[in-house]
This record gives sequence, C-alpha cells and structure tokens, in this order.
Amino acid sequence: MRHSAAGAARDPAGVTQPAADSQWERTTRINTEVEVWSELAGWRARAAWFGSRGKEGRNTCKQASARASARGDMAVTRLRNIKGPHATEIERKIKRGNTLRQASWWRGSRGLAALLSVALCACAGAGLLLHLSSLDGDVTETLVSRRELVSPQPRAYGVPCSEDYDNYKRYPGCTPQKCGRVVTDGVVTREEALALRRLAEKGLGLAGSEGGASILDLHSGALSMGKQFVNIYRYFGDQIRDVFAQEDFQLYRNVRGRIQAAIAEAFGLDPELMYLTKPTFFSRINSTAARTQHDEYWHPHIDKVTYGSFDYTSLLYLSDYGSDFTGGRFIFMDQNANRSVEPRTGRVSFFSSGTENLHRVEKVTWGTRYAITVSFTCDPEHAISDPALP
Ligand SMILES: O=C(O)CCC(=O)C(=O)O
Ligand SMILES: [Fe+2]
Repeated sequence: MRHSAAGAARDPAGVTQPAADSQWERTTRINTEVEVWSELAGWRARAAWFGSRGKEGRNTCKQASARASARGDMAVTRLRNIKGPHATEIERKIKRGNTLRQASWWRGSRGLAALLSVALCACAGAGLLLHLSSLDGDVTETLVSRRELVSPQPRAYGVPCSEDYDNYKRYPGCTPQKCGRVVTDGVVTREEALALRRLAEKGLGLAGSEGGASILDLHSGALSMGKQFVNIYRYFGDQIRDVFAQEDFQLYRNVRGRIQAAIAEAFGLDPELMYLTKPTFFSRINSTAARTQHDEYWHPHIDKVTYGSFDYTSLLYLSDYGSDFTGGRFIFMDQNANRSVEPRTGRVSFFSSGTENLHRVEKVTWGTRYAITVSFTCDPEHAISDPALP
C-alpha cells in the first residue's frame, strides 16, 4: 500500500503516513488502517454498461444483454485488476461475496424442492444458514449510524491510497493524493432529499426491474424495465415532460454542485478540475428476489475497477435505514473490520474510488431504499454534462 503525498513516511507498523498538513496533523488514529480526519475544514456496476443518449442509447438493451453474457468474466476481471500488498485479502473478500451470491441464488431458485430438502435436512440446513448469515451480517463497526446527525462539520476517515490511480494519467489538483471516506448530513437538506425522492419515485414508477433493484440514469435515460433497460427519452418521447419538470433537473444540478464542492474541500481539490462522470443514477432497492444479475447490487466491489473513470464516488441517501427499510447498510470492507454507514435521508457519503474503499451494500430485507450515486472523474475526457430534459 502506498501513499503518494510528498514526504510520506512509514510508521513502525509499516503503514505509510501522509505528509503532515493542517488537516492531517489533527488526525486521530483509530487503528492501523483507518484514521479519522477529526476536524476537516470543510451496484456493483449496475449501470456501467449503460449507453449514453444517441447512438449508444439506442443500443442500451443490446448492450445490457451483451454485457450480461460477459458478466461471468466480470468477477475474474475485478480480481485481476487488484494490486498491492492486500490484493490477496481483497480477492478473498470478493470471492466470499461471490460465494454468498451463489448461495443466495441456490436458496432462491430451488423453491418448494429446496424447502422440502431443508425440512429433511433440518440440522444441516440450519448449520448452513447460520454460517451464511454470519458471513452476511459481519459488520464489526458502525461508522455512522442513522440516528446521529453529522452536521455542520463532515466526519472524515482517512485510509492510505491504493495503487489504482497509478494505472491512470494523473491530474494535479484532482487525482487522489489523500484517500478516505467522508460522511455529512450538512450538504443536502431533508426537504431537498425528499424532493429528489419524489423525482425518483416518479421516474422509477414508470417501469422498474422485476427483481429487487431498479435504476434510473437521468443522463443516459436508462431505466430498468422488467429484465432489461429502456431509454426513457426515446421510449416516452415528449411525454417525459409530463413526468419531469425543469425544476427537478435544476435541483439535481444544484445538489450535484454542492456535493462536488464538499468533496473538493474535504480532499483539498480544485472543484473546477473534477467532473461529473457516468454512470450517475437513482437506485431503488427492495427485498424482491433478484431475477437477473442486474438486480444483484450486493456484491463487494471497487468503483475504480468497476467503472474505470471514477475517482471520487458519492452517495446521496433518500430514505432512512431502520424506518423506510431494513438491511441495505453500506459496508466498507476493510482488512481488519467491516464498517457500516447507515443511510439517512439527506446524508451524503463520499470516498476515493480505489481499492482502499472496497465496499458492498447489504441485502435489503424489508421496505424500499432510495439513493443516488453521483460520481466524479479527474479526466476531462470522461466528463459528462448534467442531466437535462432533451
Ligand atoms: O447505494 C449505495 O449505498 C452504494 C451503491 C454503490 O456502491 C455504487 O453505486 O457503486
Ligand atoms: Fe460502489
């Protein structure tokens, strides 16, 4: 593991420390791996295959199926791309996630026969379920609970940067020099989040996946429909103006701008040198069983590996863990612990997108969870414009 800040030094435990600066001097170490920036101044690739509007957009469904058929190779690709001293550990966690997926597929697809088998093999079945639930419920630390209000100051946790960024051109003023995670309830108000949730409800209410996870990408127009995706701008044509208003898009732009400013401030970046990138999408998750792999949002993944262009990922939550839904916590899968962020309406959680922030979303067990993934790149070639009504 490596940190690119000039003057980095290695501590006796072998963990590279960033050069001291005004923020890091105030850092409180909570263990050898994760540090709290105590007073900062300031799906799985659900949609990675979505085309943008135009030619690409027309092929959205075809692309989706082509990618789905290539999906068998995706986990392998992810593993191949992971580098650094903790690669084995990360691979183990991703493999464990895949084992969980296979187990859950097995459980979901056998229906009555499986129930009968379980009844016949009660002891073995109970043992297996216990084992699986112990793997799935392995949160060891709540980083930020739903009940607390993190405002006005964000809460930040530093982690040493992975080497992922070395595989890409570096953009001074943007490429992560300092990596970590930040959670804040002070950037988006509850009212704004609820307005965005109404927007999500309207858009996703037009269709939605047959399985438990649906997405709406206002930039490309991709919307889950049954087992596939449609482009809302093509499918609904001008009628989409009866669904979305200009104010909806203005609100999205406004909130996106504030999140961008918060990321820039927390990581010491020039906000002008970071750009919105795709995919950026609303997600709606419930406890309906997955019907296709598009519905499998719970796999451990690394956004930089999955999406390529991402340098900073942000998540804006539009519903509350515990009252709107159960399960569905966001989990950072660190070497020594699994740390959860509990969604809260209006909560923004953002992090550097590399291997240092391997993560997953717990399966939703009840209710409906709404969120928006808003991602940023340092590479102007991967910049996209804000979503807009055609
Ligand atoms: O919705 C979340 O909490 C996380 C989603 C995610 O990991 C992603 O979009 O890459
Ligand atoms: Fe992610």
